[in-house]
Amino acid sequence: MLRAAALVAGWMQPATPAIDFALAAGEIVGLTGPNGVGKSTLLAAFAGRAAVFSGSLELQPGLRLALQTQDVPPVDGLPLSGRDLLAMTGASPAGLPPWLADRVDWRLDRLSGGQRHYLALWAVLHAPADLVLLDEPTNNLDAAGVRHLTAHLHERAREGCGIVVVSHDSAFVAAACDRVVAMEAHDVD
Ligand SMILES: Nc1ncnc2c1ncn2[C@@H]1O[C@H](COP(=O)(O)OP(=O)(O)OP(=O)(O)O)[C@@H](O)[C@H]1O
Repeated sequence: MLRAAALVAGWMQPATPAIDFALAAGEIVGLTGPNGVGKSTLLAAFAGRAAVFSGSLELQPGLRLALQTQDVPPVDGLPLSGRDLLAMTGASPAGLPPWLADRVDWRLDRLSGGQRHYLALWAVLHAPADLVLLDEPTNNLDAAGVRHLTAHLHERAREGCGIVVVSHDSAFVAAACDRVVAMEAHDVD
């Protein structure tokens, strides 16, 4: 569903090394590498939000894509519940872990950071998308959250969803991903 060849992506200037990358439906691929190597930029390029400087990027025509970024949704002061957030992406609350299912009607700004993060993640993961891009999804999650997320990634992949996960959490990557692409530090000048 996605194929990149010698792809260099960036913003005002190139911000990644040249990457070869391919993803098939039903696959979960981990993307690892040091801080600043360009992992988030690569996801942004896949989502059409960052520029392609050289190489090629092909996405299956009509592909529905959902991207989770490291930014927190701007919910402070808004009368929005978890259920409202999920409704925005068409994600069902069915299957939420018990520690969140109980709180799905609470205002988002009354939840803990980890609870809010998991709901935002759920909203992306269970959106009607063929390709899901996740950026550091285990940040803020406890061990139960990581286990629940891992199980649900596998479930979404079994449904045919392709998933790319950027993560520094090597135990999570080993448990969740079918294979790993390591990005290495580069000289963009
Ligand atoms: N929105 C943006 N606009 C301009 N430059 C950006 C933007 N996002 C990232 N960059 C730059 O792109 C380069 C790569 O950053 P990126 O966030 O892609 O790295 P990363 O590998 O995901 O890092 P980390 O592991 O720290 O999250 C950095 O030099 C960064 O300053």
